[in-house]
Amino acid sequence: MWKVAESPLFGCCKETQEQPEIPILLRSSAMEVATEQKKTSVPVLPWMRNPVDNSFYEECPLNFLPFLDPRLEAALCNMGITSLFPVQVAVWQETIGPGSFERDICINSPTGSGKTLAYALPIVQTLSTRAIKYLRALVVLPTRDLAMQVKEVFASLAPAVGLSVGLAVGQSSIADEISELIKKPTPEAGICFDSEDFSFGLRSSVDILVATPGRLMDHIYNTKGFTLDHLCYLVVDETDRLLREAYQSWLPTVLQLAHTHNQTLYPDASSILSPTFGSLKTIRRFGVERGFKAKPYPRLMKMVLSATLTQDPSKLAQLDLHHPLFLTTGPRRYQLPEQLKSLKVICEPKLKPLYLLVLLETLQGEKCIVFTSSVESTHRLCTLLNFFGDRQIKFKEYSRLQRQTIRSKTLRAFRSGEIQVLVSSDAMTRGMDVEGVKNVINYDMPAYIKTYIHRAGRTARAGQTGCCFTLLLKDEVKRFKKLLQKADNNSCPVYSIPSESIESLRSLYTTALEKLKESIESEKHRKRKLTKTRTPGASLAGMIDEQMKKKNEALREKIKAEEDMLMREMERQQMAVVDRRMVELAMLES
Ligand SMILES: Nc1ncnc2c1ncn2[C@@H]1O[C@H](COP(=O)(O)OP(=O)(O)OP(=O)(O)O)[C@@H](O)[C@H]1O
Repeated sequence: MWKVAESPLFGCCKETQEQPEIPILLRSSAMEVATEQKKTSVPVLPWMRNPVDNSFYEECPLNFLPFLDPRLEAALCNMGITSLFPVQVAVWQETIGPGSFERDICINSPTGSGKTLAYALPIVQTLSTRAIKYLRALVVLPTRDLAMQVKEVFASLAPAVGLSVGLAVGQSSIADEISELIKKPTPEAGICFDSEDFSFGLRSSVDILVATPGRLMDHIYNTKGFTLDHLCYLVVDETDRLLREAYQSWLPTVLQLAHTHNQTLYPDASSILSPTFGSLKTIRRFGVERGFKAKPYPRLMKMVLSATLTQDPSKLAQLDLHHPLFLTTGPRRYQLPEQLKSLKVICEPKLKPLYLLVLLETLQGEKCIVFTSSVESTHRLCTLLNFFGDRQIKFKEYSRLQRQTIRSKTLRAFRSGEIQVLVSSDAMTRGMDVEGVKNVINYDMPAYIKTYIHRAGRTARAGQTGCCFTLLLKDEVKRFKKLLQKADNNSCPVYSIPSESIESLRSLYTTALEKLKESIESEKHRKRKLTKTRTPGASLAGMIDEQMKKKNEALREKIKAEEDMLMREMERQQMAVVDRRMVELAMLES
């Protein structure tokens, strides 16, 4: 049941007490229980000790959701969404509801719980009232496929309220991407353009940008007119993965660029900036945030998310979070989807591929992802499976070894059901959302619980049921049990594979192994030949790379010098204000 309630979790926060009365959607259960349960875990940072538990929220039908723009309600209905999931309601409350985007939000919520819409919907709703088009929201994701998937979610919502969404992932050429992201000025009578300043009049064509860090940095450093000056929202999805890999220091760069240019605060200072990042300068409102003295308001609002959010203070510090609010689901640090069933298959050594094959046949062509421990074993396993002749199940490899175009094609075929089994390495599948994946198979046991969670999370999404099978050798069983206990999962029954089925495949297996050996040999041979013929080209690519690096380095230095200048100017102006006040005070006193 929905009811209007006051959240005890905010009882102690001054700024919330000052909020106007807005209905808060809470489940009728006592919220204190959540806080009590949380005390059993020992989060590292103080703000992680009292999280808001999403599981105390209930799904909310769209027509009960306060302040939802009717145009977005219609767009959601077109997407087949009629109610919001608990994590989405919780985030809505903290952004559009009484929370009013006042705190940065950290979300640790299980795979498939709907985190994408949890941030996409409030951002689109808030930006729907914007008057001028600027790049105001940036969503960063670790892989291209994931970024493309998230862009689709934004693209289903944003046009309904007149917003545009861009993608910067390196899927198309940089020139094509630039023409999508930056609008050139249309010459108007009486307006002269300075031919020296190429960025004059260039404007963002998009309000929201979904990007991977690498391509984002390319645009920051090289694209005229690309600016983060107006950025209001930064989403770091799959945070733990993105923080683990520094990707050319993308995070400090983004934070710095989004913070430094603030025209309204210090209008004169901006005039000293040359148009390195284009001609657009920040126009942010200024005020003093309630309860947080001397903080510009609104600041750059951040949302960070993962199903396995890091608790490492040094990593979280990189995000420079402002008064963060921690949203979790349930009392445990690691949580598997409720409808997920974990099963183990005990295999005889050297016969694992046969166990896999029989298991896949038992699953009768249901959509399935098979995970291996590396890109090489993904390739070998997939090649081997295809040497077992026509088995009526179509397997395809999906790994970083392949070109993006091939990967995207495979993913499309998997989504459409043209292929039933994707053999994949870990790196590629975090966050991937493919409808109808009924099973996940760990061909190689994952080494970490986080890996298990992300792999298993490709099934049992959005409240659906799903199974995660793990193929184990006898000496791995104990280790696996310990691993699952980290997610409080003590129930992982054995799934038996009849030994007759294994025996019936033995002769085919011998032939398939021989073919695999031959195929790997010929691949090695081909690669050696290619390396020889490509050497001149490769060195040319190396030279271009080197030149790009130098160019980026020079630009970075230029930016740094400009920022230093800006800081000095800001300090000078602050001192001037203080001096003026002192004089005024002195005059008053006299
Ligand atoms: N309110 C909703 N009603 C119905 N389906 C929804 C709703 N919200 C999201 N979904 C669907 O749930 C699925 C999972 O959503 P999403 O990909 O956002 O999960 P996630 O929490 O980001 O998972 P992961 O941690 O694996 O990235 C998607 O197919 C999405 O379309």
